Amino acid sequence: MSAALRTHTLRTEHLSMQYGKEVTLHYPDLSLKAGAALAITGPSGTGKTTLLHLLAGLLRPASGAVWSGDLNLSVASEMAREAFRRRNVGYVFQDFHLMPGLSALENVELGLRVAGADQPRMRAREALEKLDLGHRLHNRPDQLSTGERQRVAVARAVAHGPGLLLVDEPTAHLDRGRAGAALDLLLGAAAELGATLLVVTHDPLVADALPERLELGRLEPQAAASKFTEIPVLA
Ligand SMILES: Nc1ncnc2c1ncn2[C@@H]1O[C@H](COP(=O)(O)OP(=O)(O)OP(=O)(O)O)[C@@H](O)[C@H]1O
Repeated sequence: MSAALRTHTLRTEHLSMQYGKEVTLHYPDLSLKAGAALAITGPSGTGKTTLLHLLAGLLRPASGAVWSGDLNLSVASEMAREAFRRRNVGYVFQDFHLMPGLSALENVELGLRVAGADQPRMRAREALEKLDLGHRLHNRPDQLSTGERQRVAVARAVAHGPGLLLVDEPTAHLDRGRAGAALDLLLGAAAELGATLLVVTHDPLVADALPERLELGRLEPQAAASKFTEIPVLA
């Protein structure tokens, strides 16, 4: 892993998002050091998924800034934001977003190609084998169980060695046994990469297992802007 990724930090300042005229979301300021692990909780509609999208550079905020190291994603060019996402972000979507016509191996390989990684096929195989999917490499998503699909999505998110791992509702589709396994998988992957991990969750099992928590609520803009959350590096 490069030094740049190990020193990856993420900060937000006065961040807000607007959807049309009706929805305005204000976020408390965040400061996350490399290796921090944060659960994002709160009632439905408070903007948890939107926050992940803002931090990934998938959305531009209505106001405020998202800093990744020295890069201000809020004002960076589309090209710079895309390069940032490809190299530095691993994103596990709630419904996985796997390509239905591709095998598990091809899904992970595609992610690596997009990230510009060397030897994408070999690395995809290694990532899947590490997650005990060596026997399912050539199966398509519709031939896999929910837990297996999730492991493919995690393999795709971590295979290129991102410094920032963003995960949306990792246990939403899983029974308790599988939920525990999914959680261990994410914590293990983040620790191995030294990545900053942010997990949106309604699940107390997940929220309680992460060292830090950001609870989003319907904060007034002033109150939101004045809250500052300093997240320490994990020991
Ligand atoms: N593309 C969009 N267009 C318009 N409104 C949107 C869009 N995406 C999200 N919203 C609105 O923004 C608010 C926050 O949505 P978001 O999905 O971020 O919340 P959430 O906390 O993740 O919700 P949940 O827990 O139900 O997944 C909601 O009121 C939602 O309806």
